[in-house]
Amino acid sequence: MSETDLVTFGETMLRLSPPDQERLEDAREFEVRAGGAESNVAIAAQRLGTPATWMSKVPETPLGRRAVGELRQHGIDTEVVWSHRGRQGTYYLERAGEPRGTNVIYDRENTAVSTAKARELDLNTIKDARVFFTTGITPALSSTLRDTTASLLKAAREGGTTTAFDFNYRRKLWSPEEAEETMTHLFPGIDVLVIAARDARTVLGFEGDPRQLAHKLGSQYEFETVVVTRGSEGAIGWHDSVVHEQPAYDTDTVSRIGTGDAFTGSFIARRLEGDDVPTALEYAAATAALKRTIPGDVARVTEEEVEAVVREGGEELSR
Ligand SMILES: O=C(O)C(=O)C[C@H](O)[C@H](O)CO
Repeated sequence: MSETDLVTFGETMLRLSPPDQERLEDAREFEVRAGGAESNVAIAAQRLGTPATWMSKVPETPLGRRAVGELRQHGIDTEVVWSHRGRQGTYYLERAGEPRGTNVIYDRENTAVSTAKARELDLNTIKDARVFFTTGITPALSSTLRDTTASLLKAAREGGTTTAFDFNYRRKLWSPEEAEETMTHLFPGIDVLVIAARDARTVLGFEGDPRQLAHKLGSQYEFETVVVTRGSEGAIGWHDSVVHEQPAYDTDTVSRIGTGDAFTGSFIARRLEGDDVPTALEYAAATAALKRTIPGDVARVTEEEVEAVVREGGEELSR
Protein backbone atom coordinates (compact mmCIF):
# COMPACT_ATOMS: atom_id res chain seq x y z
CA MET A 1 0.00 0.00 0.00
CA SER A 2 1.51 3.31 -1.06
CA GLU A 3 1.92 6.07 1.52
CA THR A 4 2.49 8.68 -1.13
CA ASP A 5 0.24 9.48 -4.06
CA LEU A 6 2.66 11.68 -5.95
CA VAL A 7 6.41 11.22 -6.40
CA THR A 8 8.48 13.93 -8.08
CA PHE A 9 12.15 13.79 -9.06
CA GLY A 10 14.48 16.70 -9.80
CA GLU A 11 16.88 19.31 -8.54
CA THR A 12 16.01 21.82 -5.86
CA MET A 13 18.35 24.77 -5.62
CA LEU A 14 18.98 27.34 -2.97
CA ARG A 15 17.66 30.60 -4.31
CA LEU A 16 19.50 33.78 -3.30
CA SER A 17 17.85 37.11 -3.97
CA PRO A 18 18.82 40.67 -3.04
CA PRO A 19 16.15 42.69 -1.24
CA ASP A 20 13.58 44.54 -3.35
CA GLN A 21 14.99 45.43 -6.74
CA GLU A 22 18.62 45.79 -5.69
CA ARG A 23 21.35 44.73 -8.09
CA LEU A 24 23.36 41.58 -7.53
CA GLU A 25 26.55 43.55 -8.06
CA ASP A 26 26.24 45.55 -4.89
CA ALA A 27 23.66 43.75 -2.75
CA ARG A 28 24.81 43.34 0.86
CA GLU A 29 22.15 40.83 1.81
CA PHE A 30 20.51 37.86 0.15
CA GLU A 31 17.26 36.22 1.09
CA VAL A 32 17.68 32.42 0.95
CA ARG A 33 14.90 30.06 -0.04
CA ALA A 34 14.72 26.62 -1.61
CA GLY A 35 13.23 26.32 -5.09
CA GLY A 36 12.97 23.76 -7.83
CA ALA A 37 10.17 22.97 -10.23
CA GLU A 38 9.67 19.37 -9.06
CA SER A 39 9.65 20.15 -5.34
CA ASN A 40 7.42 23.17 -5.97
CA VAL A 41 4.91 20.84 -7.66
CA ALA A 42 5.11 18.34 -4.77
CA ILE A 43 4.46 21.11 -2.24
CA ALA A 44 1.51 22.57 -4.16
CA ALA A 45 -0.06 19.11 -4.43
CA GLN A 46 0.56 18.38 -0.74
CA ARG A 47 -1.05 21.70 0.24
CA LEU A 48 -4.14 20.54 -1.65
CA GLY A 49 -4.30 17.26 0.23
CA THR A 50 -2.18 14.90 -1.90
CA PRO A 51 0.59 13.11 0.04
CA ALA A 52 3.73 13.85 -1.97
CA THR A 53 7.37 12.74 -1.97
CA TRP A 54 10.28 14.54 -3.62
CA MET A 55 13.25 12.37 -4.67
CA SER A 56 16.71 13.63 -5.44
CA LYS A 57 20.45 13.33 -4.86
CA VAL A 58 21.87 16.01 -2.61
CA PRO A 59 25.34 16.75 -1.22
CA GLU A 60 25.86 15.89 2.42
CA THR A 61 26.84 19.49 3.22
CA PRO A 62 25.27 22.33 5.19
CA LEU A 63 23.87 23.77 1.94
CA GLY A 64 22.36 20.44 0.91
CA ARG A 65 20.83 19.96 4.35
CA ARG A 66 19.49 23.51 4.24
CA ALA A 67 17.63 22.86 0.96
CA VAL A 68 16.16 19.55 2.09
CA GLY A 69 15.29 20.90 5.55
CA GLU A 70 13.27 23.69 4.00
CA LEU A 71 11.31 21.29 1.80
CA ARG A 72 10.51 19.15 4.85
CA GLN A 73 9.15 22.22 6.61
CA HIS A 74 6.60 22.43 3.82
CA GLY A 75 5.32 19.01 4.82
CA ILE A 76 6.40 16.85 1.89
CA ASP A 77 8.38 13.64 2.29
CA THR A 78 11.92 13.75 0.96
CA GLU A 79 13.65 10.63 -0.30
CA VAL A 80 17.23 11.72 -0.77
CA VAL A 81 20.44 9.98 -1.81
CA TRP A 82 23.04 11.84 0.26
CA SER A 83 26.27 12.28 -1.66
CA HIS A 84 29.84 13.02 -0.56
CA ARG A 85 30.63 14.39 -3.98
CA GLY A 86 29.08 17.10 -6.10
CA ARG A 87 27.71 20.53 -5.29
CA GLN A 88 24.41 21.96 -4.15
CA GLY A 89 22.92 24.03 -6.99
CA THR A 90 22.02 27.65 -6.38
CA TYR A 91 20.32 30.35 -8.34
CA TYR A 92 20.41 34.08 -8.00
CA LEU A 93 17.25 36.03 -8.61
CA GLU A 94 17.58 39.71 -9.39
CA ARG A 95 14.08 41.19 -9.38
CA ALA A 96 13.30 44.22 -11.53
CA GLY A 97 10.51 45.90 -13.42
CA GLU A 98 10.71 46.68 -17.13
CA PRO A 99 12.83 47.50 -19.03
CA ARG A 100 15.48 45.80 -16.85
CA GLY A 101 13.36 42.72 -16.22
CA THR A 102 13.82 39.99 -13.62
CA ASN A 103 16.98 37.95 -14.20
CA VAL A 104 17.87 34.43 -13.11
CA ILE A 105 21.51 33.35 -12.89
CA TYR A 106 22.11 29.65 -12.36
CA ASP A 107 25.10 28.21 -10.52
CA ARG A 108 24.39 24.52 -10.98
CA GLU A 109 27.47 22.95 -12.59
CA ASN A 110 28.89 19.72 -11.12
CA THR A 111 26.00 19.22 -8.76
CA ALA A 112 25.35 16.00 -6.89
CA VAL A 113 21.99 15.60 -8.61
CA SER A 114 23.58 15.72 -12.07
CA THR A 115 25.21 12.34 -11.27
CA ALA A 116 22.01 10.62 -10.02
CA LYS A 117 21.47 7.20 -11.59
CA ALA A 118 18.22 5.27 -11.53
CA ARG A 119 19.87 2.36 -9.69
CA GLU A 120 20.67 4.65 -6.73
CA LEU A 121 17.01 5.51 -6.26
CA ASP A 122 14.26 3.38 -4.78
CA LEU A 123 12.18 2.65 -7.85
CA ASN A 124 9.50 0.99 -5.72
CA THR A 125 8.59 4.41 -4.35
CA ILE A 126 7.75 5.43 -7.91
CA LYS A 127 6.08 2.13 -8.79
CA ASP A 128 3.88 2.28 -5.68
CA ALA A 129 2.76 5.89 -6.26
CA ARG A 130 -0.27 6.92 -8.28
CA VAL A 131 1.55 9.65 -10.24
CA PHE A 132 5.23 10.18 -11.06
CA PHE A 133 6.21 13.71 -12.10
CA THR A 134 9.33 15.36 -13.43
CA THR A 135 10.10 18.21 -15.82
CA GLY A 136 12.22 19.04 -18.83
CA ILE A 137 14.67 20.79 -16.50
CA THR A 138 15.91 17.41 -15.21
CA PRO A 139 17.18 15.93 -18.51
CA ALA A 140 18.69 19.34 -19.36
CA LEU A 141 21.10 19.08 -16.43
CA SER A 142 23.40 16.24 -17.61
CA SER A 143 23.57 13.27 -19.95
CA THR A 144 23.34 11.02 -16.88
CA LEU A 145 20.07 12.70 -15.95
CA ARG A 146 18.81 12.26 -19.49
CA ASP A 147 19.14 8.48 -19.04
CA THR A 148 17.81 8.62 -15.49
CA THR A 149 14.72 10.53 -16.56
CA ALA A 150 13.96 7.91 -19.19
CA SER A 151 14.55 5.07 -16.71
CA LEU A 152 12.29 6.60 -14.07
CA LEU A 153 9.47 7.13 -16.56
CA LYS A 154 9.91 3.50 -17.64
CA ALA A 155 9.83 2.27 -14.03
CA ALA A 156 6.65 4.27 -13.43
CA ARG A 157 4.97 2.70 -16.44
CA GLU A 158 6.04 -0.78 -15.30
CA GLY A 159 4.40 -0.12 -11.95
CA GLY A 160 1.18 1.17 -13.51
CA THR A 161 1.95 4.69 -12.20
CA THR A 162 0.62 7.58 -14.30
CA THR A 163 3.46 9.70 -15.65
CA ALA A 164 3.17 13.49 -15.72
CA PHE A 165 5.74 15.85 -17.20
CA ASP A 166 6.09 19.60 -17.48
CA PHE A 167 8.08 20.49 -20.60
CA ASN A 168 9.60 23.52 -18.78
CA TYR A 169 12.10 24.59 -21.42
CA ARG A 170 14.95 26.61 -19.87
CA ARG A 171 16.98 28.36 -22.53
CA LYS A 172 19.86 28.97 -20.12
CA LEU A 173 20.37 25.21 -19.83
CA TRP A 174 20.26 23.96 -23.42
CA SER A 175 19.37 24.80 -27.00
CA PRO A 176 15.88 24.32 -28.51
CA GLU A 177 17.31 21.62 -30.80
CA GLU A 178 18.81 19.60 -27.93
CA ALA A 179 15.61 19.98 -25.94
CA GLU A 180 13.42 18.89 -28.85
CA GLU A 181 15.48 15.79 -29.52
CA THR A 182 15.58 14.70 -25.89
CA MET A 183 12.00 15.49 -25.00
CA THR A 184 10.41 13.92 -28.05
CA HIS A 185 12.26 10.71 -27.17
CA LEU A 186 10.70 10.88 -23.71
CA PHE A 187 7.18 11.62 -24.99
CA PRO A 188 6.08 7.97 -25.55
CA GLY A 189 6.61 7.37 -21.81
CA ILE A 190 4.42 10.31 -20.73
CA ASP A 191 0.69 10.22 -19.99
CA VAL A 192 0.07 13.83 -18.96
CA LEU A 193 2.02 16.62 -20.64
CA VAL A 194 2.01 20.22 -19.45
CA ILE A 195 3.63 22.64 -21.87
CA ALA A 196 3.71 26.41 -22.36
CA ALA A 197 2.28 27.46 -25.74
CA ARG A 198 5.53 29.39 -26.25
CA ASP A 199 7.62 26.18 -25.85
CA ALA A 200 5.36 24.17 -28.19
CA ARG A 201 6.03 26.80 -30.83
CA THR A 202 9.68 27.69 -30.33
CA VAL A 203 11.09 24.30 -29.31
CA LEU A 204 8.78 21.83 -31.06
CA GLY A 205 7.91 24.03 -34.04
CA PHE A 206 4.14 23.57 -33.72
CA GLU A 207 1.90 26.23 -35.24
CA GLY A 208 -1.62 27.42 -34.53
CA ASP A 209 -3.63 28.83 -31.67
CA PRO A 210 -3.38 27.16 -28.24
CA ARG A 211 -6.44 24.96 -28.89
CA GLN A 212 -4.83 23.67 -32.06
CA LEU A 213 -1.51 23.18 -30.28
CA ALA A 214 -3.18 21.05 -27.60
CA HIS A 215 -5.05 19.00 -30.17
CA LYS A 216 -2.00 18.47 -32.39
CA LEU A 217 0.20 17.45 -29.44
CA GLY A 218 -2.43 15.11 -28.04
CA SER A 219 -3.11 13.31 -31.28
CA GLN A 220 0.45 13.23 -32.63
CA TYR A 221 2.05 11.74 -29.51
CA GLU A 222 -0.77 9.73 -27.91
CA PHE A 223 -0.76 11.55 -24.57
CA GLU A 224 -3.73 10.86 -22.31
CA THR A 225 -3.96 14.54 -21.35
CA VAL A 226 -2.25 17.68 -22.63
CA VAL A 227 -2.36 21.02 -20.83
CA VAL A 228 -1.14 24.03 -22.81
CA THR A 229 -0.45 26.99 -20.53
CA ARG A 230 -0.68 30.60 -21.66
CA GLY A 231 0.44 32.65 -18.65
CA SER A 232 -2.00 35.45 -17.88
CA GLU A 233 -4.35 34.18 -20.59
CA GLY A 234 -5.06 30.89 -18.83
CA ALA A 235 -4.73 27.32 -20.10
CA ILE A 236 -6.16 24.79 -22.50
CA GLY A 237 -6.73 21.17 -21.50
CA TRP A 238 -7.03 18.35 -24.05
CA HIS A 239 -8.40 15.00 -22.91
CA ASP A 240 -10.25 12.24 -24.78
CA SER A 241 -9.96 14.42 -27.90
CA VAL A 242 -12.01 17.19 -26.24
CA VAL A 243 -10.52 20.65 -25.67
CA HIS A 244 -11.37 22.64 -22.50
CA GLU A 245 -10.54 26.31 -22.08
CA GLN A 246 -9.68 27.78 -18.67
CA PRO A 247 -9.15 31.54 -18.28
CA ALA A 248 -6.68 32.86 -15.70
CA TYR A 249 -8.01 34.54 -12.55
CA ASP A 250 -7.12 38.17 -11.95
CA THR A 251 -4.27 38.56 -9.51
CA ASP A 252 -2.02 41.28 -8.07
CA THR A 253 1.33 39.74 -8.89
CA VAL A 254 4.06 39.84 -6.27
CA SER A 255 6.13 36.96 -7.70
CA ARG A 256 5.66 35.00 -10.92
CA ILE A 257 8.31 32.39 -10.11
CA GLY A 258 6.67 29.04 -9.39
CA THR A 259 3.27 29.98 -10.85
CA GLY A 260 3.39 27.17 -13.39
CA ASP A 261 4.43 24.68 -10.70
CA ALA A 262 1.53 25.77 -8.48
CA PHE A 263 -0.79 25.25 -11.44
CA THR A 264 0.56 21.78 -12.21
CA GLY A 265 0.69 20.59 -8.59
CA SER A 266 -2.90 21.64 -8.11
CA PHE A 267 -4.01 20.05 -11.39
CA ILE A 268 -2.41 16.73 -10.43
CA ALA A 269 -3.88 16.86 -6.91
CA ARG A 270 -7.40 17.51 -8.19
CA ARG A 271 -7.16 14.80 -10.85
CA LEU A 272 -6.05 12.38 -8.11
CA GLU A 273 -9.10 13.45 -6.11
CA GLY A 274 -11.22 12.32 -9.06
CA ASP A 275 -12.06 15.70 -10.62
CA ASP A 276 -12.63 15.83 -14.35
CA VAL A 277 -10.19 17.86 -16.48
CA PRO A 278 -12.24 21.12 -16.60
CA THR A 279 -12.69 21.15 -12.80
CA ALA A 280 -9.01 20.34 -12.18
CA LEU A 281 -8.08 23.19 -14.55
CA GLU A 282 -10.24 25.62 -12.54
CA TYR A 283 -8.47 24.67 -9.31
CA ALA A 284 -5.10 24.81 -11.02
CA ALA A 285 -5.77 28.34 -12.32
CA ALA A 286 -6.97 29.44 -8.87
CA THR A 287 -3.85 28.03 -7.19
CA ALA A 288 -1.64 29.74 -9.78
CA ALA A 289 -3.39 33.08 -9.15
CA LEU A 290 -2.85 32.72 -5.40
CA LYS A 291 0.82 31.79 -5.90
CA ARG A 292 1.38 35.05 -7.74
CA THR A 293 0.48 36.92 -4.54
CA ILE A 294 3.14 35.04 -2.53
CA PRO A 295 6.91 35.71 -2.54
CA GLY A 296 9.28 32.77 -3.06
CA ASP A 297 8.95 29.71 -5.27
CA VAL A 298 6.32 27.86 -3.32
CA ALA A 299 2.51 28.04 -3.27
CA ARG A 300 1.88 28.30 0.48
CA VAL A 301 -1.88 28.17 -0.04
CA THR A 302 -4.71 26.39 1.74
CA GLU A 303 -7.46 24.35 0.16
CA GLU A 304 -9.98 26.85 1.56
CA GLU A 305 -8.25 29.77 -0.19
CA VAL A 306 -8.23 27.89 -3.47
CA GLU A 307 -11.92 26.98 -3.06
CA ALA A 308 -12.72 30.65 -2.38
CA VAL A 309 -11.01 31.80 -5.57
CA VAL A 310 -12.87 29.17 -7.59
CA ARG A 311 -16.15 30.20 -5.94
CA GLU A 312 -15.78 33.96 -5.85
CA GLY A 313 -13.15 34.58 -8.51
CA GLY A 314 -10.89 35.91 -5.75
CA GLU A 315 -13.01 39.00 -5.05
CA GLU A 316 -14.04 37.96 -1.57
CA LEU A 317 -12.67 39.83 1.45
CA SER A 318 -12.16 37.44 4.33
CA ARG A 319 -13.45 38.85 7.68
O1 LIG B 1 14.56 27.04 -13.32
C1 LIG B 1 14.75 26.05 -12.61
O2 LIG B 1 15.50 25.16 -12.93
C2 LIG B 1 14.07 25.91 -11.33
O3 LIG B 1 13.68 24.84 -10.98
C3 LIG B 1 13.92 27.16 -10.51
C4 LIG B 1 12.52 27.49 -10.18
O4 LIG B 1 12.15 26.86 -9.00
C5 LIG B 1 11.56 27.15 -11.25
O5 LIG B 1 12.01 27.70 -12.44
C6 LIG B 1 10.19 27.67 -10.96
O6 LIG B 1 9.33 27.07 -11.89
